[in-house]
Amino acid sequence: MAGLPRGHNSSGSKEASTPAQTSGGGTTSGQEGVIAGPSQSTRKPKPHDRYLDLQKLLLSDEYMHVIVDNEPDVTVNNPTLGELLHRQVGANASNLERFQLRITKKELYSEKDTLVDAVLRDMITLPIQHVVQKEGGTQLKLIIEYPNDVKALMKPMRFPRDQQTLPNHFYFTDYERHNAEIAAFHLDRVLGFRRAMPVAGRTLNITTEIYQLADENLLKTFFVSPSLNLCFHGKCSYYCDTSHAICGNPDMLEGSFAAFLPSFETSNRKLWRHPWRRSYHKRKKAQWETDANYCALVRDLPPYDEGRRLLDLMDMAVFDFLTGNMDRHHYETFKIYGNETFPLHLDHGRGFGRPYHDELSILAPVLQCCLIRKTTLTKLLEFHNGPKPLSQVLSESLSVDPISPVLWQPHLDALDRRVGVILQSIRDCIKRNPPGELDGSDADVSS
Ligand SMILES: Nc1ncnc2c1ncn2[C@@H]1O[C@H](COP(=O)(O)OP(=O)(O)OP(=O)(O)O)[C@@H](O)[C@H]1O
Ligand SMILES: [Mn+2]
Repeated sequence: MAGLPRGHNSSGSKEASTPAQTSGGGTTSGQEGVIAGPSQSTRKPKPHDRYLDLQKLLLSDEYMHVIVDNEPDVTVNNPTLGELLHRQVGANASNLERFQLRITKKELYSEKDTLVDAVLRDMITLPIQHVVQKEGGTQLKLIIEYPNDVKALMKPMRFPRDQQTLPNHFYFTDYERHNAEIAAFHLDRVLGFRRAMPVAGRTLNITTEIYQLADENLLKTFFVSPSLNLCFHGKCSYYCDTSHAICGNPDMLEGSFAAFLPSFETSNRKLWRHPWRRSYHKRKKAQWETDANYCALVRDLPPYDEGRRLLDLMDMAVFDFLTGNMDRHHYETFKIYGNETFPLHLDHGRGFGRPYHDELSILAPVLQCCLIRKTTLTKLLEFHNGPKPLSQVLSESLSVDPISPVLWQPHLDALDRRVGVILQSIRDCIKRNPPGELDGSDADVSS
């Protein structure tokens, strides 16, 4: 395809020989002609499509079955964790504890929040007291402990920003990228979801801020590499061995630091299997990949048969499609809030790996259900039509992070292109789902 920097040879990459972009024939939008994405196949700039048709539909209720007005009202029935658990904020409470107690049934923090910046600042500036490896999970993560019971979940940098997903890696063998965690938090916030915990970047001294503070088990995995850098690999089921060690460069190591979820008893989380989960098998397909009516099944199943949850999955699909994250196997909610609560946006380390490829299958929930929340569509149209494109809003948000630039430019460019792809998909599905036909089967039964 013309106009695309294929095989772009990155600078400063430790692994510059990566044959990125050489597989799969170099198509950009993955699926053959399913979506006539924004002009990538021609050099002539197309006039900007403002999606006036979609803008018009936002004002009518003709397509209420596709564009659903379901923005949770945060002013009613929206208790905080603090209220439900009868926990007061102590005078010496940390910013993180205050943040945790202010989490509500409908969002992690409010639109008018005043604590996120303080929580980010603490993770970046507080002295580290203790480092333990987080148990479970497939790849290495560290629990970073600061004074006053403040904790963060750290994912260490594995490779440079411009290294792309290896062409022969599956979504489930891809490494995690620390910068993807940071970018995903900012993206979740600028999209107005507020379902991702705050994540900041920080550069640590591997000797004084990890090795010297490490718990015994982690300590056992430290070694000095042939080029005399201090390294460790921890213990986990993927990439925790000598050949995949994490090393200082020469003594510094970047990581992402996610504010810890609350761990008060009774603020437990419920783990849900994602209905559009992939097979996690190199040869098998999941049911949704072969069953054209899969969404109809999901729609009948609690908790997707009523309330907000199905629309939350649509938001999640939009969010994951924008980042290119194919690894959404489960999601979590706070148990105490029951079903009418938001799903947490967690675990984004596998996003931002393929800037020249748009993985349409991530949008399957939206495409198969032909469904999107009105506020989400409005946001996407805003970014598409300006004044500021998503790439610009996100990069301004990211620019304050200590490890800025957080994203390689092609990933920012990809976001604007993907916003267009989503809008085009909605337009297409609207054409296929005129009013009055969706409930056809039910109507037949009752008449
Ligand atoms: N900010 C956080 N605070 C506390 N716990 C967290 C946080 N983020 C994630 N976790 C918990 O840690 C687990 C592992 O995190 P995450 O999914 O990001 O890592 P992973 O290596 O991708 O794990 P897995 O291989 O299980 O997908 C999550 O299932 C979640 O329950
Ligand atoms: Mn994961």
